[in-house]
Amino acid sequence: MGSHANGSTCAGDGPPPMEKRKEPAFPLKTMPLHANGWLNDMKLSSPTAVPVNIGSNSVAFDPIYRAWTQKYPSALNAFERIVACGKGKKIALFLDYDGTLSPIVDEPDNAVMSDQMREVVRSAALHLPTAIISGRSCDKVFDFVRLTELYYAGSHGMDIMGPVGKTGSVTDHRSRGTNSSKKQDKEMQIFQAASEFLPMIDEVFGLLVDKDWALVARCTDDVLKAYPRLRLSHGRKVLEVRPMVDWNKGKAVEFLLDSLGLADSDEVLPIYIGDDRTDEDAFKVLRGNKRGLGILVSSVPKESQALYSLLDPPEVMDFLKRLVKWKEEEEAQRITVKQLLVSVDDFRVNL
Ligand SMILES: O=P(O)(O)OC[C@H]1O[C@H](O[C@H]2O[C@H](CO)[C@@H](O)[C@H](O)[C@H]2O)[C@H](O)[C@@H](O)[C@@H]1O
Repeated sequence: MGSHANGSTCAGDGPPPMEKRKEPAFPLKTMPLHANGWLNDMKLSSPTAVPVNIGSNSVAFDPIYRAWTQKYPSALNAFERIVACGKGKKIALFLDYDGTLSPIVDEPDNAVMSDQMREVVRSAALHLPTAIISGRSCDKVFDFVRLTELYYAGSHGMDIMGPVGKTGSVTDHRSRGTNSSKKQDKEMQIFQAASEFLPMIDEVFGLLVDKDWALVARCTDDVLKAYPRLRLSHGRKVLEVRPMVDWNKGKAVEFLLDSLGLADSDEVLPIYIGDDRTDEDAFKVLRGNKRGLGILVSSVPKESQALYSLLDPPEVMDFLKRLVKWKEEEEAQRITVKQLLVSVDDFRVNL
């Protein structure tokens, strides 16, 4: 990737290292897998548990947050630097859903995306290959987003679907099942990395679903003892039972880049925007070999493999709007140059 006048490279290096700072608010270590560990971890991960509980606008002026943005510069402030990295390349866009495209709310079923955000994502998808990579199931995330122009990787990338007939497709290179489904009268192609686990996960869900939350937290471990091929993971107020397969959001990004013919880092700049610890796998993949850029959405300082930051979903929307505008201007320029070349050729023919 090319380098800049200030010496920093496009992907992988980021700004110069800062002095070692205090322990981050959300340490990236794994908590012990027993009920108290999860509960403590989930409390810590809750947005209401930030050390200074201030509104998102004032967070940007908080000295600790500002010091943190020296290490993870705002993607809005660094916009020109970011698009300079994508000059002459195709930008591929990967977006997390909860906390990135929709605000974090108490009730997961209420995490709707605003119409404005939907329109911006749609415009982005018209110009750039765009995928949503979520911890939710593909169906759930599709119900919120309702755009057939995109690729979706649900269940942390284990369930991938995309529009049939787009350039490139979610073809299964690993002899696992692909099939198709109808979404809003459009055929979508599907790839599921761990489909064999679906009946097992349904069974465990059935054993846990009728219990109350505290009881679920206490007995999930017990239930899972009988299922050594399943493991427990946890996010913000969420316990998830996952198959033990070597698959995560990072692998899903690699899979999509390969499947869509976007794996050549000389020609493609992947940008991933996400807020959660599960997004770190994707940031890491992009940071490796200086392949692309991760943007962490966070209103509290935390350590990350991302290179840039955005405060909250409204800032994500501003960033996407600017990206779309930049792309439209770039395409318009390309058309003008092409027209100019055509007229020069006409002129030559007429001579
Ligand atoms: O990968 P994501 O798209 O970020 O999904 C991660 C989890 O998101 C949801 O939970 C989170 O958002 C909820 C709504 O704002 C919030 O109530 C919850 O506390 C958060 O953890 C979703 O419910 C999970 O299944 C996803 O894994």
